[in-house]
Amino acid sequence: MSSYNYLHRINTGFEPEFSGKRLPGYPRERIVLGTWSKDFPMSLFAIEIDSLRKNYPGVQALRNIHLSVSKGGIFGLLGPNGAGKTTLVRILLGFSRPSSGSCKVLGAVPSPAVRTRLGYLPERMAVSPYLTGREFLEASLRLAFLKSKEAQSKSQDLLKQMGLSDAADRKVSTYSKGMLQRLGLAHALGAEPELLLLDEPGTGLDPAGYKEFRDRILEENVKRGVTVLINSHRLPEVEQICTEVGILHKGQIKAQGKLDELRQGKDRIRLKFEGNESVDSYLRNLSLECTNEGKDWEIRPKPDVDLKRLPAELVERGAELFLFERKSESLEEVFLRLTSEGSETKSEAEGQK
Ligand SMILES: Nc1ncnc2c1ncn2[C@@H]1O[C@H](COP(=O)(O)OP(=O)(O)OP(=O)(O)O)[C@@H](O)[C@H]1O
Repeated sequence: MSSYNYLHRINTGFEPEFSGKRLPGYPRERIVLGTWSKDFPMSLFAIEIDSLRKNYPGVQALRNIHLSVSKGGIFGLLGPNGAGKTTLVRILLGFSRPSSGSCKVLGAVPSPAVRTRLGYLPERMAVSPYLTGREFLEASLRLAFLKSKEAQSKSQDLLKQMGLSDAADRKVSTYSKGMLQRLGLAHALGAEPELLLLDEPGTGLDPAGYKEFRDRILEENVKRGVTVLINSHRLPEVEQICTEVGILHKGQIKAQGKLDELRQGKDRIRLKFEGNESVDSYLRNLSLECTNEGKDWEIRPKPDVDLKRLPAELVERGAELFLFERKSESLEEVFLRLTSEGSETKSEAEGQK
């Protein structure tokens, strides 16, 4: 296997045949992931951000951000209101410039040319209410340089995939929030993007609608290898779909990594034992947090504690141990821990303006 193929596989999980790489005999195949082309330099990351800052008058919206999103991944950018998520997405789209630092999207500095390779679903779709869903989609596909016939058949397909065929010829002003969101996704997927940026995609969708939406995103990710960045403060949404998350708080990335790694960052241990005072004080001394009710204990051990040796050490000190269980934090616990300390409300943040 060539090193390109090998890299491709470990980054995306796809064989190159599925990658959309322009292969001889398949001239119409889109370039979906990295290629050796000199136009789009090969990078392992869809998004690379280094020392990025964004200041508005009186507000430091982003403070020294370092962030990388692997190609072919589904990345959740989490943060409370006012954390800087929208500011970051606007910079990725090239709508706003960083005050300092660097940002690369699909290997290049954000620009209108790069934007043609992205799909963007804003939190609130701005569609002229006088257009029908079909007219809106066809117009947006024409803007993405599709010929009229192609735009017609493509929008027909997308409307069908999004369950909007019956409403295709109704004015957008009559659409429900969920329908607008599905129309927005059709629009974002229209130009077969390499990177999808989704801003609060669950807004307005009921649980069944969100499940359909999520399945559609997963399909794009698995079948076409599209990298997805979901910008959200709804943790369950992110937990169900994302492979990696970054937690943004007050313009700073507080943590970034695979969900399992983040959850294991602060392990808790549940124990049940019959002990004595020496065991109790030993356990308290090695814990950052410790609660107990009779024989049941829950502790957060100090980082240097050797958890593999701990059960034996307790038994050596005279404990009769019935239960020793590692308990990972939920994403919600991780999020609250990282964003609660010194947090401020959006109105306070806005007060800085
Ligand atoms: N154009 C602007 N001018 C001045 N300040 C701004 C501007 N846009 C955003 N801000 C400020 O920058 C900070 C980050 O805002 P941003 O909208 O990026 O946060 P967010 O995480 O997307 O919030 P939400 O989840 O509420 O949409 C806030 O304090 C906000 O008031």
